[in-house]
Amino acid sequence: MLTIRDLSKTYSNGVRALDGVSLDVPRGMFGLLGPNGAGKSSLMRTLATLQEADSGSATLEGEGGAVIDVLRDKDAVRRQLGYLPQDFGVYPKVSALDLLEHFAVLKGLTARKLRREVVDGLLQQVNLWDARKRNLGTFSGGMRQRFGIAQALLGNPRLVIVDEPTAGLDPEERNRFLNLLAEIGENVAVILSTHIVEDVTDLCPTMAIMNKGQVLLTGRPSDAIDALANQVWRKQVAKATLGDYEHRHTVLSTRLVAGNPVIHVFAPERPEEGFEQVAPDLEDVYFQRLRQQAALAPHAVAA
Ligand SMILES: Nc1ncnc2c1ncn2[C@@H]1O[C@H](COP(=O)(O)OP(=O)(O)OP(=O)(O)O)[C@@H](O)[C@H]1O
Repeated sequence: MLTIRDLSKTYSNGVRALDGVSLDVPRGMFGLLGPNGAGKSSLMRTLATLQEADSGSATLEGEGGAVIDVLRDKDAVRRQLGYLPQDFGVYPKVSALDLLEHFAVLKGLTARKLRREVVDGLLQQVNLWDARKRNLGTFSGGMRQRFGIAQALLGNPRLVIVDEPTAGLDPEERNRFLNLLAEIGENVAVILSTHIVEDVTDLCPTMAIMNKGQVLLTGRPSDAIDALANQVWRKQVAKATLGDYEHRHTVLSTRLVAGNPVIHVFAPERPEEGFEQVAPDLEDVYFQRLRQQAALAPHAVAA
């Protein structure tokens, strides 16, 4: 649906935020996973036609198979795109209904009756119907994000981009929000940018891991996890020895259990006595790719 090739962007301060990014995004939920500063927002803003790339291409399959050049044909992209930015602000003294109506007018829904139907339908879809007359300033974080999705869905977009939408949501609100996204992903392509591994594990059939402007892996989470089979090992170690383990092995993650670190190590064979093999998960995949990138280009990632 969306094809991105060799996209690069260097900001005027010299930061190379996108470094030859190539991705194929099919219909459904696509997880874009990466730490802060990976370049996710730069990519999202470029696709949303809000900033320019230096080089590369991006094409979106439009209605009836027409191909849209995302970087050049911005009006056409905007007609097919729904975008929930990372810093989505709302007018606190306006009701959800009024603001969504306002956005609908901006999207070109000028016929009053149709607009009302669309707006009412979206408020129901995102489960804000009962709260539609409340001022947005009284909304919880999760309600605000669901409102953000409603405005992103105006105009029946074929591609929906949501940038770090679950940061700051409590577990219940996060679940509710992700379920809503999954429903939407049944019909359109949804790119979910996040630094939370579980967001991707829970609902994205395809994904990419990004860091330092580069795509480190793309494909199905289950394939990436299978590729690490028999290579992840766990051990509980004394706190004082943690540094030694990190020196000797590729430590993927460290978690405190009852006050002592439990480490996951990436190694083709049992690294030492006392390590037990564990079934890898997406978090192991994520850290293994980040460690691998750091090992290959230690200076480039020594931030
Ligand atoms: N307008 C800008 N001018 C200069 N540097 C920028 C600009 N926007 C982003 N950067 C830098 O580009 C790099 C990528 O940032 P970007 O916001 O795309 O990453 P991200 O993965 O979305 O992370 P975050 O979740 O922190 O936003 C970072 O080093 C950031 O500091």
